[in-house]
Amino acid sequence: MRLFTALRERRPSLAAGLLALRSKAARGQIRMSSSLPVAAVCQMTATPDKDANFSACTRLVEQAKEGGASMVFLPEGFDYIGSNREETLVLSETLDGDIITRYTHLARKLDVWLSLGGFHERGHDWKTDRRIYNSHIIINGQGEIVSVYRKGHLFDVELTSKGVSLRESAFTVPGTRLLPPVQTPIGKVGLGVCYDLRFPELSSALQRHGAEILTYPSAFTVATGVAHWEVLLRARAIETQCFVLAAAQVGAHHAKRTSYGHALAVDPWGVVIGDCGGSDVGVTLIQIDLQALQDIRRDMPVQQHRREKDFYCSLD
Ligand SMILES: O=C(O)CNC(=O)[C@H](CS)NC(=O)CCC(=O)C(=O)O
Repeated sequence: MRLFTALRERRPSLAAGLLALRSKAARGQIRMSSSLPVAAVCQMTATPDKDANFSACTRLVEQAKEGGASMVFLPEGFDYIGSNREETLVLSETLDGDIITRYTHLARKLDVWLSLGGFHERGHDWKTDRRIYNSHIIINGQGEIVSVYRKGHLFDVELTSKGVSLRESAFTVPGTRLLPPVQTPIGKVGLGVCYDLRFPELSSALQRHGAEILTYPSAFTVATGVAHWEVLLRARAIETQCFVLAAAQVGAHHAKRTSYGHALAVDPWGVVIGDCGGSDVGVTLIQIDLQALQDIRRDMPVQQHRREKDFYCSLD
């Protein structure tokens, strides 16, 4: 397991905080603020083994907490990645099942907030339709579930020439609504999941409703990740002037599926301030500077320049 130490400074107030560097900061070699909240963006390789996945995630969360994180982000499929449709359905649970209960205890024990992206949640009509939701759950430091967003855009994609063929709608039902951003110790967090990243209408709506941090827990394919991942995340950050945090799956889950990795943190100027790389399990720790976000929004007020009502619709 690695603690990634990407520290890129656009300016001191936006410095990505890395715990390994705290001693250097203490010696005055780097400027770091001790008052800014720390977020941890994780990268893992889930398999169909739920117990093994929970152990791996527990280690990441513990490591993040030791590093000072007040909120930890786990990727889509943190519970498991099934090797076929049937296995994916059989392994699914409800929100009050064993897996989420274990995470509520972990959050309470460590007094840390959790973003659990891409939980395979048995739907309301499971008994009749055997379908699940792809749910992004926020748990607070007391171990309470405070929000459950259900992925709105399903990944039904056939890129035969690139070896990508996934039909999420074969086992998943889409969510029906966006949720208001959640006030957390690191700021107001807007919820998406993976493929939702490709739809700027979603990020724009969350921003308009107060989001300061956008989150896209993901399990991107290698082919689409190489081509699109970083560009999309940075674009969403620049357009909305939000931090964008994207925990990710990396490596081989089973014989037929591999994920791109590069769990990323982007600041509201579009600078990558944390990157877990393309091969290892680990966590990147970053500081969330909301004053810097406010400064960017004040100096370049793009949201006030939007012409939702009179311009974009003028072609309709
Ligand atoms: O299947 C599971 O168990 C968990 N769900 C996923 O991994 C989902 C649906 S198949 N993956 C994506 O959305 C990839 C998107 C992507 O790669 C892109 O937008 O390019």
